[in-house]
Amino acid sequence: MITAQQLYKSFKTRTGTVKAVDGIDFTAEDGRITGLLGPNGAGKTTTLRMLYTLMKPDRGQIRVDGVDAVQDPAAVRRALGVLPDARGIYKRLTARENIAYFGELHGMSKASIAERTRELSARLDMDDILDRPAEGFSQGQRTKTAIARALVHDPKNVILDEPTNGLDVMTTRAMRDFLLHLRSEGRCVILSSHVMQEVAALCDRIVIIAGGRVVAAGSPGELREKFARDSLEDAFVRAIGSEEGLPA
Ligand SMILES: Nc1ncnc2c1ncn2[C@@H]1O[C@H](COP(=O)(O)OP(=O)(O)OP(=O)(O)O)[C@@H](O)[C@H]1O
Repeated sequence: MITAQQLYKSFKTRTGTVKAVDGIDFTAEDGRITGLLGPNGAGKTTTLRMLYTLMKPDRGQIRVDGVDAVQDPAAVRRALGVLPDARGIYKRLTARENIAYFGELHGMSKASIAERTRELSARLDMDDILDRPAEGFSQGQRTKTAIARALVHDPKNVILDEPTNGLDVMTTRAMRDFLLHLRSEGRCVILSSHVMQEVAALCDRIVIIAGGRVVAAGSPGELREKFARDSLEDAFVRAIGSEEGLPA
């Protein structure tokens, strides 16, 4: 389980201070997919970066399975699988080597790395690319490799920044099935997206973020009710006050 309490993060830029995250609270439960939904620049990536200990919040608290992310970032990282916004796979290594490298960093034995790679490759349908160097991989192939690598140590909590960004329809569907599978294993899954349909199709709980704040949160059904409209699309537009994030 992941909880964020009163998170704040600002950046100083040449033209002034940007309040990227301005008091965000939410809880992501185990066995649930929680979606952070918001337009470009809403503060999703900054929030996720704080959750996975890449950045320290200016204020506020993050707990992963009860462990404070600022006080014990190493323990938190062990409990997390992360698909960062920059996928960052090593091009000179094959997909299998990319996965194994992370497994070794987590102190796994060769045998358990091999076994876990076999499982994840079957789930992600990537047997055909496992032994190819990542140089030249398509976006979908890079994403699959990065996800397999993130999950090699079997983390209880999974954080994915825009997991279906740039994927075609078939690969997006396969990715959704994969995320539902992670949920069925009882993991806590958090993903970000700026596409309303994406989170509506997948998430048990949606946290709508705009301007660094949570403007609404609930299940897709609760959000529809809250905004007393028929579609989640309308609820989203009302919550963020614009039509960003909807297909043209
Ligand atoms: N390192 C940084 N330095 C300065 N400003 C930053 C930095 N990181 C983020 N920001 C600013 O903080 C705000 C929130 O950015 P963030 O990347 O968290 O948004 P996002 O919701 O993930 O957007 P997108 O959907 O476009 O990825 C933006 O105004 C962004 O320009």
